[in-house]
Amino acid sequence: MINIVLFGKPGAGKGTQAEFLKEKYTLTHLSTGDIFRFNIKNETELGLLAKTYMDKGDLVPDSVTIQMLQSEVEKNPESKGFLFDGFPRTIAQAEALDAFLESKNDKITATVALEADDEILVKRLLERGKTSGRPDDQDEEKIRNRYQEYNEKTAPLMDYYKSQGKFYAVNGIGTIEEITERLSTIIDKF
Ligand SMILES: Nc1ncnc2c1ncn2[C@@H]1O[C@H](COP(=O)(O)OP(=O)(O)O)[C@@H](O)[C@H]1O
Repeated sequence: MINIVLFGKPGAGKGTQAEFLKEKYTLTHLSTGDIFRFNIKNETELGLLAKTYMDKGDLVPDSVTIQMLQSEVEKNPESKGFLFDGFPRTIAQAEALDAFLESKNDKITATVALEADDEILVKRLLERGKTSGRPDDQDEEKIRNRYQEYNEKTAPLMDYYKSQGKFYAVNGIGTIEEITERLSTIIDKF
């Protein structure tokens, strides 16, 4: 079983790469952003709650996110491994994930980060906002707020995984295929 955390700033290309990696390595792709958006679309209680945070570019509270993620893992007992995309985003989430996987005699194999410059990413998100319909992609203020959330709450995870010897990074600028190749070079080691 391999469990990969795909790590990177908003707009770094996690979702795009996840689509290729899940096929290549037969992993169950769990994107917390996608799961929240699915719940918003279906107007579930979880969706209505998450929306109030997401629309501002704030993180959804840990308690809500952790519980949701665990129930998604539980829904896939036959999985050969997970590709976590957009989770964990805080130290509390990372600790909860480690404890949860350990309770299943499992663990994170590696964390792979897509690296890219903020200014390039803000431009990408504004472009995406023109077609994605995502309210959090359409307003530069909200996008900047997501970067602030990332810098304050998510960036510290790099040290968390480095101290476990599980952190790898690749250049996130290039063609989709080039970047898939860079990520594969790391994942193939396991
Ligand atoms: N692990 C998480 N913890 C808290 N909030 C989250 C998490 N994952 C997603 N969200 C919420 O969903 C929004 C969109 O997430 P995502 O689709 O991964 O987008 P991006 O990485 O492009 O910002 C985030 O800005 C946040 O509000």
